[in-house]
Amino acid sequence: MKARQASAIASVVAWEALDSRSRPTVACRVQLGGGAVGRAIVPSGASTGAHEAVERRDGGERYDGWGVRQAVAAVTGDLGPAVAGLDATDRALVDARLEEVDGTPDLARTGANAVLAVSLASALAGAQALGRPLWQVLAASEPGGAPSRRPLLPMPMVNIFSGGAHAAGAVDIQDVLAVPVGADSFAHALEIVARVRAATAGVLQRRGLSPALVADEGGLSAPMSDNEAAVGVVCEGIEAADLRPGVDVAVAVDLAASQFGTAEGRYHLRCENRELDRADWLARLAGWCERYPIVSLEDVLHEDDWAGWTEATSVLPEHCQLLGDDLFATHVERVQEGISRRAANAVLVKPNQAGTLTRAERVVREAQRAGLGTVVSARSGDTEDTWLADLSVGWRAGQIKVGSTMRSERTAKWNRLLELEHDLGRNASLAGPEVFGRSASPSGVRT
Ligand SMILES: C=C(OP(=O)(O)O)C(=O)O
Ligand SMILES: [Mg+2]
Repeated sequence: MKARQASAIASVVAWEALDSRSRPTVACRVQLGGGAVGRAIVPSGASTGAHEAVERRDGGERYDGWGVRQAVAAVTGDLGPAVAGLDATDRALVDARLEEVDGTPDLARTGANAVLAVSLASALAGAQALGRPLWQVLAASEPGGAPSRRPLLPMPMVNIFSGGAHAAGAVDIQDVLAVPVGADSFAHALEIVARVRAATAGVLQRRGLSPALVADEGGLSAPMSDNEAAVGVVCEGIEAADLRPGVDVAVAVDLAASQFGTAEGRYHLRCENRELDRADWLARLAGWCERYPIVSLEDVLHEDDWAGWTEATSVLPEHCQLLGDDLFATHVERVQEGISRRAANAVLVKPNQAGTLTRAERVVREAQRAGLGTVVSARSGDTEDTWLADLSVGWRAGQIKVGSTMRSERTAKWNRLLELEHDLGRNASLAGPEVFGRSASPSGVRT
């Protein structure tokens, strides 16, 4: 009885904070009867999928925080009082109550940003009450009682060059990322990508493309008239850093194709002044997979082109992970639909697309049960919070995508993973290239 009181939610407070684009977002602090405290600040995307839970915001255009103020008021007036007295160590209970109070499937009434703030802050407070880090609490509830398994540190995907909604449309595709598949530790993985970043900046400079433009997630950027050139420049950067493409470092690309494509299969490439149909677009991506050491392609097609995604999964090479972000929107029913249609073979997991930790965890479990890869991801407007790193380890996601190694809201997560690697020592291992699923060895590899 005493323990229950110690972990009961005693107070919930919320306020407006800034995200990394200096736009307002929701911050929340939950305090428990025994004094434990959890605090979370919610991130926000720019290339937002149509099927995400609905955040209450100003559409990204205004900075005055009006919409966020309403989300904050929803925490203070509705959600906080509703969870008061609940046991914060029971995540499912707290999250079910939050969903019930909101009352809409996409959390539009109170706002998914309001709901997630309370969900996360409660979970963090609950973990503190148990005297354990969040990752350990999450791992302990893995199905099959897996906590005796060695913790798995995720393979990072790190933004090197950006375009699309993250970089004022410098190219149409959104992000080209380095994946340090040859790393033997998490620290080594970050060292490798930091070298690639520096060398790629040098490549751009030598081409007279001084990378003055820094993208939302800290990637390099420069206007180009050819999308493939963005992939090529990162691969040159890998070689210029004296690393072996495909052996030390592979490449991932987030096409974010909903931003320039249609559900009917037309892809308008603004920087090339060209429009391709779906077949030509997929043929082009297949060519990239032959020429470059690509291990993962994200959002290759429009989010509502299910038939196209099934086709893409059969025509793009076996060794390449096909990752759904806007396609799945961290929604369990969309993941189930993808599984039944054989559309994509990996799921990007963004907690704010789901709205509660429990919903996001359900997506991870569903994907893992079906043998799909899972990539835990930050948003382009993120915060200094580090809970995402704990989610990646606690859920054994195997992969994480946080942005670059160059901005503090990003390094906060990398540094948390370095801390976990330090603390866990030999008890943890780094996920290897097998996390990309179908076959670990890409084409375009120089050994
Ligand atoms: C992180 C991403 O961007 P955003 O947060 O802008 O959706 C992404 O598309 O994977
Ligand atoms: Mg994406």
